[in-house]
Order: sequence, then C-alpha cells, then structure tokens
Amino acid sequence: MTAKALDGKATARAIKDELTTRVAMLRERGIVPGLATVLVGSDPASQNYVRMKHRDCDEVGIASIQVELPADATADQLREAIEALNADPACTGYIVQLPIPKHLDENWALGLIDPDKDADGLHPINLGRLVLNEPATLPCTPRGIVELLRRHDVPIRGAEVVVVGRGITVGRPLGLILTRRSENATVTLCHTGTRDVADHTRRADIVVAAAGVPHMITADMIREGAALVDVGVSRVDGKTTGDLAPDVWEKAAWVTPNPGGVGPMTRAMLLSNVVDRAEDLNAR
Ligand SMILES: Nc1nc2c(c(=O)[nH]1)N[C@@H](CN(C=O)c1ccc(C(=O)N[C@@H](CCC(=O)O)C(=O)O)cc1)CN2
Repeated sequence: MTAKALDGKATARAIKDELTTRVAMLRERGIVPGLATVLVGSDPASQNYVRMKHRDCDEVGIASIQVELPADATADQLREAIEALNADPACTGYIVQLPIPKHLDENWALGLIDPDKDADGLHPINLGRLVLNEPATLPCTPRGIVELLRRHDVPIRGAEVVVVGRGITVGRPLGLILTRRSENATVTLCHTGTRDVADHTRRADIVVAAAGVPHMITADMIREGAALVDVGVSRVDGKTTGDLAPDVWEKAAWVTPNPGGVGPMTRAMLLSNVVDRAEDLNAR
C-alpha cells in the first residue's frame, strides 16, 4: 500500500480562493484587512517565510505592512515597533516572526501584542481562551493541521492522536484543540522526556511529528493505515528534511508531503485568522 498525500499545497490554494471572496466582500463594505509582520534579524528561513506571507496577502487582497529590525535590535526598539502596530488602524492583525534573537524574550514580545490583533493566536490571552474553551484566534500550524485532516475526511472524532513535540506554536496548542468537544480526539503528547515514543505512536490513528528530529518516525513505529502529519523542518545536506522517514509511505494511509503539507496550511490559516478578525470587527 502507498499512502495518499494530505496535500497542503492544493488545500491552501482552495482556502485562499475562499478567502479572496471574503476579502472582496469586506472591501465592498469599506473594510480593508491588513496583516503586518515584524521580522527581527536576517535569518534566511524566517525571511523566506515572511516573504511568502506577504505574497499570500497580495494574492487574496489583504493589505500588508513589513516591519524589519536589525538582529541587534534592543527590547525598547521591539516594544516600540509592536506598540506602533497596536495603534495603526491599517494593521488589523500582525505577527512577530519566530524565533527572535536570543537576547530578546519571546514570551515578553508576544505579550505586548494587542490580543485583538494577534494573528498568530500566541498571545497569552488567546492561549488562555483556548484553555478555557472560549472563542479564540488559534495558532496557525495547529489550526492548519486540523483543517487539512478535515478536508481530506480523515476521522478525528474518537481518534487516538499522538503528537510528538510540546512546543508552544504546535504541539501544546494542538493537544488543546483536538481535545475540545468539537474535535473529541484522545491526545497523547510525547516529548524528550517520553520513555518509549514508539510504544505510543504504534497505537495511534493519527501521528503528528513536530519534534524537529530528521526521519525520527520510521515505518516500524506506526500502525498500518495511520494518518501521519510531518511538521518538522531540518536541513540535512542542504535539503529540507522532515520528521517522517520515507518508508512510512508504504505503511500509512495518509501522509503529508514535506514540503507541500503543513507549511502552506500554516500560511493559509494566518490569512484566515486575519480575515476572521476583520469580519468579527465588522459584525460589532
Ligand atoms: N510567528 C510565527 N513564527 C513561526 C511560525 C508561526 O506560525 N508563527 N511557524 C514557523 C514557520 N512558519 C511560519 O512562520 C512557516 C513554515 C513553513 C512554511 C512553508 O510554507 N513551507 C513550505 C516550504 C517553503 C519553501 O519553499 O522554502 C512548505 O512546507 O511547503 C510557512 C511558514 C516558525 N515560526
């Protein structure tokens, strides 16, 4: 058996088409959604992601603002940039591209964002709303994974899901999202302290690999017919390498290509978050 692809690129394309219509309707009512990005430093991968995010905005009609700070930016400079976006009516949602340089505190920076403009769903208020089961802007990668599974009719309700990785942008919020009543999955969150990861993944209907360890999940670690989601991005010999080993395609039912799986969905959900927020503001 060869697995079918959970095609993030095509799914993101379909979502962007839907968003184009929604943005046009907002614009007809005089509302122009605007996404800003704050990039600190010149990490090539982050520069690339930010570039793609602005290209996506152009495609669907979202206005966009780029803020760039040098790698040695001070905490005051970053705070001022964030406060300027909080006050800018042309910016209806924004993100601080992560990671930021080590001398700056990521949680502190995220906490400065106006929660109503938090397009990444990473502000403590939005993460708190998620914990409390209240309506919240959701982090883009977990939201994208759930949307990708849904749009390929992979059953989530009642599924045993194993998430490998407990990071704040993916693993931890994904566990919270999937255990809401609306998703009703059973989630096991594995991490570096887990004694035997394979013991968990072998029982899973869905495995989400977000450890950032190249080819960590091999065919002998999964159940026949499982759905596998690859979030990992590592560079090995100059090539993007995910957390899933190639042999999983012969045993799983569904696998996300990488690239072409989770990445495009992350970007599509960022746009969705911006449009959702703009529509909410309009409804008030
Ligand atoms: N503020 C945030 N920072 C980061 C997030 C995030 O959600 N918010 N997630 C990751 C990186 N990321 C978003 O910024 C991201 C990663 C990958 C892709 C993507 O489209 N990848 C493509 C390949 C891209 C290429 O051609 O080089 C793919 O997988 O097909 C988009 C966004 C960390 N930081």
